[in-house]
Formats: sequence, structure tokens, C-alpha cells
Amino acid sequence: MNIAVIGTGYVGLVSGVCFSEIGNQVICVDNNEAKVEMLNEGNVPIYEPGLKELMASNMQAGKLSFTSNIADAISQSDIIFIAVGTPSLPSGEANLSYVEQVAIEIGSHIESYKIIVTKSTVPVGTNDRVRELVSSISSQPFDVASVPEFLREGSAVKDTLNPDRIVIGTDSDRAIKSLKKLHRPLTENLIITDIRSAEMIKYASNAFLATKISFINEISNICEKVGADVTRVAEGMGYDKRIGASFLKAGIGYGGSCFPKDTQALIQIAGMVDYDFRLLKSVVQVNQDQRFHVIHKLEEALGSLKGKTIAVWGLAFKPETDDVRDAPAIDIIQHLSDAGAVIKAYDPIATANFRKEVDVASITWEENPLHAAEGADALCVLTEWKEFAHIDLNELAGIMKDPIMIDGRNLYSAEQVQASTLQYYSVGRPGLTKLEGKAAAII
Ligand SMILES: NC(=O)c1ccc[n+]([C@@H]2O[C@H](COP(=O)([O-])OP(=O)(O)OC[C@H]3O[C@@H](n4cnc5c(N)ncnc54)[C@H](O)[C@@H]3O)[C@@H](O)[C@H]2O)c1
Ligand SMILES: O=c1ccn([C@@H]2O[C@H](COP(=O)(O)OP(=O)(O)O[C@H]3O[C@H](CO)[C@@H](O)[C@H](O)[C@H]3O)[C@@H](O)[C@H]2O)c(=O)[nH]1
Repeated sequence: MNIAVIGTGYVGLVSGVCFSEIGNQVICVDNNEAKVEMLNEGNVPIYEPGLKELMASNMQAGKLSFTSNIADAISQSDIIFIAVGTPSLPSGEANLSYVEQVAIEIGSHIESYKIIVTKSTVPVGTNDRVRELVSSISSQPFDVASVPEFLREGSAVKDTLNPDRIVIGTDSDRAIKSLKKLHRPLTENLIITDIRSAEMIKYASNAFLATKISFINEISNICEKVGADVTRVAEGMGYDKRIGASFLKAGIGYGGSCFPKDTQALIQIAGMVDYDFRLLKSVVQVNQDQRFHVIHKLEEALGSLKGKTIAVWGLAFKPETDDVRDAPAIDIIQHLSDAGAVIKAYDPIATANFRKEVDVASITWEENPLHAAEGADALCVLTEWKEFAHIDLNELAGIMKDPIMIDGRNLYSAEQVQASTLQYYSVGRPGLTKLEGKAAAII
């Protein structure tokens, strides 16, 4: 089939590459000409395992190309995917201006029947708006559909080629037939719904996953006070198939370009119809507070942070990505700097992006984790990169001024911690916390 994908962010680029991989002819469009030039040279603007190789082989096979000319892409395609950003407005609502702009451009260039599919995460009613905008400009025949995207950064290619399900929301039999044919090589689990339900499925899924994370983070806070181990609690809960083991890792709260934005947007969507989504508001508040538990633990260990040197390992919002959008590290580092600390930061790949996000004077950007830790009063682990997991904790303790570690991701095992001389603080595992000369704070 002939596909146009508009927007070459995570979703557009990965979807475009994967659609070509399963045998379609794909043109990806972006209005950022520098990005298009880079992509045409075979360079990938994001770090995503496996993407560069797959993109190169499909470009070479003549199945995938990039352009900034939307008219060309539309004329050569049967199905047009809208995959532009829907960032938060200051109110928390989704900013639909990019989606609307694309709808207007499609309306201006459409010359024959097309299926217009929204892949961007959009509030209920947006596909109706796309339909209205296109038909206000053009009298050509078209159908609209909502096919939300569920990929995760860091495993985006794998998720796209092996999805748990594909949701297809449309009111057109013709669109259902084509979209089923397009997606069937990826999975047999195709969920056909009305458009509004499809739009809602995406927000409800992200809000539910965010709720699981805030839930386990609150459990971890209670574990710290009652002397239970949250990792064992999550394991014990996860064997119950009704609960499931995933998204029960306690830590420093969720970040990234989706959960923070989509939870806020769903609160706004509910508010528009006079519904107070109290549960989700609490999820957001718990998540914001959880970021600062790292600071509280540092203060417990060091007292005032003024003039203290704090090493930070990990800036990306999760491992295997260089994306730092709404990374908890942004809030934490800003707070450390405001408290008068000097920061030595290291991330395997996200430093360049992070430097564009924070404007903090008292920070140095280190080339490797041990350089960052050298001479530090304490170390905070904010992203669970694999390269940190294998570091010799005794060697680490030996180069720090004070061997204090706040492990915000529960990266280290009980054995590793107990064999080390670190003064160690975890998330919800108080039995491992070694306070100077005192027994762990277990009630
Ligand atoms: N990032 C993720 O992991 C993820 C996963 C699932 C769903 N989503 C959703 O998918 C959507 C896209 O997210 P993203 O992270 O890929 O976005 P992004 O902001 O990284 O990329 C959007 C791209 O669209 C381009 N663009 C904007 N206006 C355009 C126009 N008029 N014509 C052509 N190109 C245009 C931009 O230049 C940019 O390259 C959002 O709604 C997001 O919520 C994202
Ligand atoms: O048990 C867990 C799982 C995740 N996280 C954090 O949650 C955030 C989001 O992680 P993840 O969901 O793996 O990454 P995203 O790439 O943001 O993917 C989410 O957001 C995308 C955009 O909507 C959706 O497509 C995906 O299905 C959804 O998982 C990160 O900060 C993680 O550190 C935890 O703290 N504990």
C-alpha cells in the first residue's frame, strides 16, 4: 500500500520505517527541512535501538523516502497518517494546532479518495475536527480514522513490529478494510471501535499505567516506614494475573513526553464535561512529590545541601533513550542548584539534549560515571542505565568524599549493597539503608 506519514518525531519516524519494513511504499513528511535533509542522508535524529539499520535497509530497497513537500506525499498515497506533536498548553490541555495545520494542508492538496488516520494522541472529538477542516476546504472523498500509537521509547521498533493490539476507530467500512489489511502483518489482535472510543482508549491506557506507577510509589513510601521491601511487595502482587507484574517499579516518578502530558490532558478533557477526575489528579500530585524524595533523602544524609557536591548518574527519563522531555532529573537538578549544591552530571547519551533544557550555573558535565562521582559528597542514581549496574560499588565508595548513594531506581541488589561500604538509600527498601553506625530504620 502507499502510505504518507506526516511528522517524523518518534512516532512518525518509527511507524514510517516499520510500515516500509512490512512491505509498503512509505513517504515521511516533515516541515523541518534540516531534519528531512538529515534523514535523507541516512542519519537518525533520535537514539532508538535498531532504528537506523532498519531505516537504511528500507531506504536502500526504495520503499522509504523523506520529503518536506506534503503535496507530493499526499498525491502518492492511499492512507495518510498524522503523527505530529500534541504538546501541553499552559492549562494542561493538548495543543492541537499542529494537527489542525496538517488537516488544512491535507484539505488543500487532496485530489482523490484518501483515508486520513490520526496517530497523534488527541482528545475525544479531534478526528471530527479533522474531518470538518478537510471538508471545509475540499469536496474530494475521504474517511477519517483514529489509530492511536502505544510504542514506548527505547523499545519503539520492537513495540511497533510486535504490538499487543492495534486499535482502529472509524465509521467507514472502506477504511476498516484497508486499515485491517495494512496492520494484519503486525498482529491479529485488531480492535475495531468507533472513533471516540479509540481516542479515549489511548488516554485511558496512559492514565492507567501512570496510576500503577504512582500507586507503587505510594506503597514504597509506606514500606520505608513499616520496614517492608517494595520490590518483594510488587513481585508478590504481580503474580496475580488480575494485577500483572509490569509498571510496578517504584522510583522517582514517571517522566517523558507522554505520561505527564497525557494525564494533564485527560484531567482537562474530563473538566470540559464537568467531571472532576479526582483519582488522576492525585496520581499527578503523587508523581510530582515522588521526584523530591531524592532531595529529602540527601538532606537526611547530609543536612544542608549548600556547598555540597552531588554527583548525578542518569539524565534521560528512562534508559535506552536520549529523550529528556519532562525527565525527573530536570526538577531534581534545578532543586539541587537552588539549594546551593554543586552538581556533577553524567548520562551515557542524553547530556547534549539535557543541556538545552536546564540553565544551571553550578553544574559540570562529566565524561564517565566515575569522574562524576570522584570527590562527591553524595551520588544520586536517576536513570537505571545498564552501565551503572555493573560498577564496582567498593571502588565507587573509595573515590567519593562521602560514600553516600541515593538509588532512585533500586538498581542495585541487596547482595551488591551489603558487600559494599556505601551508605545506601533506596526507594522502599529500608532494610538496605545503612545509617552511620546505626541499624537500618526499620520499625
Ligand atoms: N514519543 C512517544 O513515545 C509517543 C508514543 C505514542 C504516542 N505519541 C504521540 O504521538 C504524537 C507525536 O509524538 P512525537 O514524540 O513523535 O512528536 P515530536 O514532537 O517528537 O515530533 C513531531 C514532528 O512533527 C513535525 N511537524 C510539526 N508540524 C508539522 C507539519 N505541519 N507538517 C509536517 N511535519 C510537522 C515536527 O517538525 C516534528 O518533527 C504526539 O501526539 C504524542 O503524544 C508519542
Ligand atoms: O514500573 C515503572 C514503569 C515506568 N516508570 C517510568 O514511567 C515513565 C514512562 O516509561 P515508559 O512507559 O516505559 O515510556 P514511554 O516511552 O513514555 O511510553 C509510554 O508513553 C507512550 C506515549 O503515549 C505510550 O505509547 C507507551 O505505551 C507508554 O508506555 C519513565 O519515566 C519510567 O521511568 C516507572 O517509574 N515505573
